Amino acid sequence: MSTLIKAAQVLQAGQLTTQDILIQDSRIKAIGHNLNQQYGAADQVICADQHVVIPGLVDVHVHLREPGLTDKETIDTGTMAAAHGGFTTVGAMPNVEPVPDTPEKVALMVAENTQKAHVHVAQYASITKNRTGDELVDFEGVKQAGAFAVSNDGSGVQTAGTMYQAMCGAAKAGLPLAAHVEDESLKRDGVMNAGPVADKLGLPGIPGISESAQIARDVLLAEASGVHYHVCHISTAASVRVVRDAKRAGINVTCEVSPHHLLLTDEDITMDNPMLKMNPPLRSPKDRAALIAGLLDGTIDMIATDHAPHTDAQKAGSMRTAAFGITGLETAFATLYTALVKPRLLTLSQLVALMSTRPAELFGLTGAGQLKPGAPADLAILDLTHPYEIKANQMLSKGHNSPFVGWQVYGNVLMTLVDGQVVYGKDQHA
Ligand SMILES: NC(=O)N[C@@H](CC(=O)O)C(=O)O
Ligand SMILES: [Zn+2]
Ligand SMILES: [Zn+2]
Repeated sequence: MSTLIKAAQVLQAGQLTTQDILIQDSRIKAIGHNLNQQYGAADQVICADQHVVIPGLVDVHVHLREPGLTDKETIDTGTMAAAHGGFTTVGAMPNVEPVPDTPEKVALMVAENTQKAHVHVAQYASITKNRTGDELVDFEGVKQAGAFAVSNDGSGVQTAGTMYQAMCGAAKAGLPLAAHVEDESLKRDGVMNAGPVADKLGLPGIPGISESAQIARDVLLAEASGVHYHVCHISTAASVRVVRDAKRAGINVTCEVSPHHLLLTDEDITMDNPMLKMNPPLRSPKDRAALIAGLLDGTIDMIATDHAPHTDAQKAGSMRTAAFGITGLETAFATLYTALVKPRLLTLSQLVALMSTRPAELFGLTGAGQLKPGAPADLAILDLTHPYEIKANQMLSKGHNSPFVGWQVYGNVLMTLVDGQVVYGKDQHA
């Protein structure tokens, strides 16, 4: 089966040029002009109509909620949401029930992902048994079973001894360790960023040091253990500074930032609003500025959505009781393109590197994040010229808990291909 994508603006080496893309079975065969002269007529032709083609996006931080929490999301709906957002590879976090904390449970999830997903799914195993204890998983075993990394996302690893032993085990197995950093002795029972806005609203605050102090501990443990230590959803200026210093010292640390921490601050919380409740919380404008500076100077390696769907009931009522988390897969590219690329804070090429090439490289997701002959035909076709409104009823995720509903944005995903197959097409789904 061959597919020819005609008249695409292809993003390669930082440049957009009009070319055709020939796909043979699951891979890109050639990129150039008049490809049918050289290769003959394709079985299927897609006219890109001068729209932009990028390598499929890669998100290393997604909650698919299956098994066990399928009222919030399933592998089916979560990976359709991914395809709708232009993502072709996602990393599935282990805060599901049961937690993938044994080779057997990981193998089962990998098999389910392969069977049910519409995009590639890289599976996390947990770091410790049941994700919160101190007993370590069998790192070699979960790697053999197909885990690409380990994480206790949802909770921090509380004791240094457990974290150090985990890092040594993960390093030996060659698994990156992705840390949700949160010191429970410092976080108290907050529901939003600690500071003047929380005080004004009378809501309990989560201090920034509950994140940054644990990162400071962890980078030293990472240095001693030699693990690839990855910080999930970095959110404060102090955290960025600690990671920057650690990188300068030659420590093998990477980090991700979520779109909402780049786009919103606690000052956007003008009333008790559960749609703006997530962990880590929206921080101050100073923190947001430091995150953008960190992106620009390379301290922050990638953008990851932390797509965290919940039911409407779980996100209703007060921030005091609602669940932490917002969805992100279907809004990430367009909101970031509109807020960062249009005003020229970042180039399109930089945004695509942060959302595709870099995460694929740093997590060893072979084949992902590339748009070149020989690579898997994982790509997205984008309309960058016509604005549209983000609407809850157009989301393919089960979760509608997005603060970006109602935003006017550019960067609509028209079509997403995985392994050469169209998995999302605007005309079929919208
Ligand atoms: N980010 C969140 O607010 N929630 C996540 C957990 C997490 O990423 O820590 C979730 O699983 O709902
Ligand atoms: Zn987390
Ligand atoms: Zn998460």
